Amino acid sequence: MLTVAEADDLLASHQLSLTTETVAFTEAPGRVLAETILADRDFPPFDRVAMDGIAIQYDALADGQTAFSILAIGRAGEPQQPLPDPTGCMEVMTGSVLPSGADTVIRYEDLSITDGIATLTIPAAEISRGLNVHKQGTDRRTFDVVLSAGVRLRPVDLAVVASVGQTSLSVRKRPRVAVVSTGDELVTIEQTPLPHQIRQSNAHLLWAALHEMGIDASIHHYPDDVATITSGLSALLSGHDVLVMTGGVSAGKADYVPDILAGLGIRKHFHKIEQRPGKPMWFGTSPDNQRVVFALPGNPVSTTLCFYRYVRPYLETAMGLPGEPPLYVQLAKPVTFAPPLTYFTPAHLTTSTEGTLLAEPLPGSGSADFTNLTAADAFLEFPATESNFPAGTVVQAWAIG
Ligand SMILES: Nc1nc2c(c(=O)[nH]1)N[C@H]1C(S)=C(S)[C@@H](COP(=O)(O)OP(=O)(O)OC[C@H]3O[C@@H](n4cnc5c(N)ncnc54)[C@H](O)[C@@H]3O)O[C@H]1N2
Ligand code: MOO
Repeated sequence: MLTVAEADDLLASHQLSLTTETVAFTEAPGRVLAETILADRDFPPFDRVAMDGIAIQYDALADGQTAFSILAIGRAGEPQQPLPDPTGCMEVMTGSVLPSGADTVIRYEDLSITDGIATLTIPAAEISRGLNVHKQGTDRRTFDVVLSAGVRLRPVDLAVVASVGQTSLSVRKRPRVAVVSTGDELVTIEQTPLPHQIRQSNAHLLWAALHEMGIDASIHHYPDDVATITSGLSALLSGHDVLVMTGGVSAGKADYVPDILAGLGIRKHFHKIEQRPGKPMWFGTSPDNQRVVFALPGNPVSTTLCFYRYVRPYLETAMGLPGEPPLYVQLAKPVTFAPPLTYFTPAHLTTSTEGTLLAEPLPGSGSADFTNLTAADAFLEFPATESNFPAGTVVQAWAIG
């Protein structure tokens, strides 16, 4: 058995690396950017009027002038015009190009306009040169970086990409993932289970969690039959980068998964971690690391913990993301856990009025009973080195969902 830290190290040293592909802008939301996006022009691209009002030459105001003849109008979308006379003004609209010869904009609210003359209604001292003008290039200069590789493209990022005119983008490929469950006791959601059967739930948890990451996984289920599982996995391994399996990895008579994977050439990097829940977790790869298999313990809480603690961070790294760091939270109640294992417990998180994240560990009756997880926001991680964690102790938490 290995420690949680050793499991993390083995996962990091067998990382799947995904290549890139080019997608149309409309396909880019949620994808991970694989290129650097540069400004194709200055931002703003011209001295831009920031308020509706009049554009003047500040020197005229400095010389004591407070009334200006309106000589023309400049609207957004029109080419730049010259200020016809440095002692006059032009009405200008937000987003228009500042007229050449003008350098300052006075808002309509600070003026009265009668018979084509705009007169200042506030003290001239409140107007400074350059007021209400966004100078060209103050946001970004041409060729400045506007977005770096490695971000998951959010709407705000795509707005920036659109503004530099990029219609297609280089993004990381998403892993092709298959979710695989095994077990004779499992029936589908639609079926009515017999007394000795239960409905499939882990595969749906895994599928939905992958879906939230932008990964479209397929779902497969096999009964506890070596030949069926072997041929099923063999076919899946040829068309997928990652298999996320659940069930069949502990010591039972029908726990065939580790041996079958070994027979299919998947090299085991670990089986069993000193943790509760999730102890029997198995991880292996093909010799060239191009195929990765996670076999998670079947108890639903164990599958959930192992996915969010190990599989999600692994896949985020594979997709070029920095990986969600764990949260640091303060215990609202004491927790005691005696065996020398890393202990994970589901918790509800709230924020205190001081801005601290507080964790309320949730009651549960072990790794098989998972309905309480609907109240959980995270799993708390308690290191194996301690047994008593008083209220107020700061621990790491792994968000779920
Ligand atoms: N002698 C030992 N027995 C067990 C050990 C051990 O070390 N020695 N480990 C225990 C631990 S810890 C866990 S966790 C479980 C994990 O067992 P498996 O991964 O082999 O999972 P199964 O036996 O197939 O199932 C366990 C449990 O979970 C239910 N299950 C499985 N798949 C699903 C699914 N897709 N949806 C919903 N529920 C599922 C299954 O019906 C069982 O109740 O082993 C302990 N035993
Ligand atoms: O993974 Mo097991 O939960 O420790 O029952």
